[in-house]
Amino acid sequence: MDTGADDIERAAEAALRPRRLADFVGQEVVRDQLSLVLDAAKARDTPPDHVLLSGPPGLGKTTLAMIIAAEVEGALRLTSGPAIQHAGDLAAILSSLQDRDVLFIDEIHRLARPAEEMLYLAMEDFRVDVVVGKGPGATSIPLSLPPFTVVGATTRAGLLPAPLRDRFGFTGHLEFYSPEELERVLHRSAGLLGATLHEDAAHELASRSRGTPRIANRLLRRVQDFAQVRGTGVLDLAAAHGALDVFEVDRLGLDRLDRAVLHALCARFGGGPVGLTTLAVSVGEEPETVETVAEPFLVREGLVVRTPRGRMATAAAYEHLGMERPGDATLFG
Ligand SMILES: Nc1ncnc2c1ncn2[C@@H]1O[C@H](COP(=O)(O)OP(=O)(O)OP(=O)(O)O)[C@@H](O)[C@H]1O
Ligand SMILES: [Mg+2]
Repeated sequence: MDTGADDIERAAEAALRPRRLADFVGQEVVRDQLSLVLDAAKARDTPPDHVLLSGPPGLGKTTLAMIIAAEVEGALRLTSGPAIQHAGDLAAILSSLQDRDVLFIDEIHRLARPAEEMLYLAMEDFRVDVVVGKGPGATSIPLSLPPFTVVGATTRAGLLPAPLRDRFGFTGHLEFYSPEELERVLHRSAGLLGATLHEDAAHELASRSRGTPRIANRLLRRVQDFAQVRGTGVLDLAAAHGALDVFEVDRLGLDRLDRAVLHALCARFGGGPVGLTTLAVSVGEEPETVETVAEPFLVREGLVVRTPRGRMATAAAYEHLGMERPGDATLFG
């Protein structure tokens, strides 16, 4: 579903993206590791090793890929696992790479197997075999590639086959942000939007953003809307509360999907254990969406636990929904 609203959303996101590592808030560990990798490459005057970035949506994978390209002063080439239907598509991209290009492959866990194999040859030996012709007459011409860097992003590092994972010299795991870090993101973004964000409003928004800068920035824009249309124009606590109410963001920052998952788990499946697919179907979503978008934060907040037999709701989940918890028998059954 590609709508105008999506484009507006993307443009708004792009405007708030930090361009340099120094502007990238939080993620101390990954930032430190990455700056070491980049500085070492600079010192050696070689392109940096291939980088894999993993973590839930909206934590800064694409942003970091762009920062890497900016820091190495290479051109950024963007593609994604689903966009590469055939190995030939990847061959075309690879054979057009220039010295020091950064090839960003989003959702790299969704690459087709033949493309995956071609990619790890290219990553290791800087070589690609271009097949010319079809059928028995087809010949494969080895083509050597200039030094380049692959930056892969995935919400599911566990799904990457080991041979591909091993070709990355560095893997950065992005973690959810602390409320303090999100406050910094919010103040920075407000500055870029030319607005002044009150401290208490920033504090409130940070605690309702599910540890995710993308969500923090979205809420900020909704607060700006609210302040403009129904408030005093100032991004104060009243505007923050007003927007949070209108957009149904609850005390923990859970949105509609999070609450639907939690509610189904507690009400329909008696707290579980229930399989991911069953749970996803009951809220009308793809299992991958539930697993990558809603679940990581629910698990981190201690509302849901993953067990070998499926997902289970915790006592905190019932409490959050204001529901009676079923008898202990279901929990230990
Ligand atoms: N560390 C950060 N500091 C400031 N802003 C950030 C940071 N990380 C992310 N953002 C903001 O959050 C938005 C989303 O980040 P980004 O697109 O990089 O997420 P992602 O991890 O690629 O998500 P997805 O998995 O959905 O592709 C960006 O527009 C950026 O403005
Ligand atoms: Mg991204």
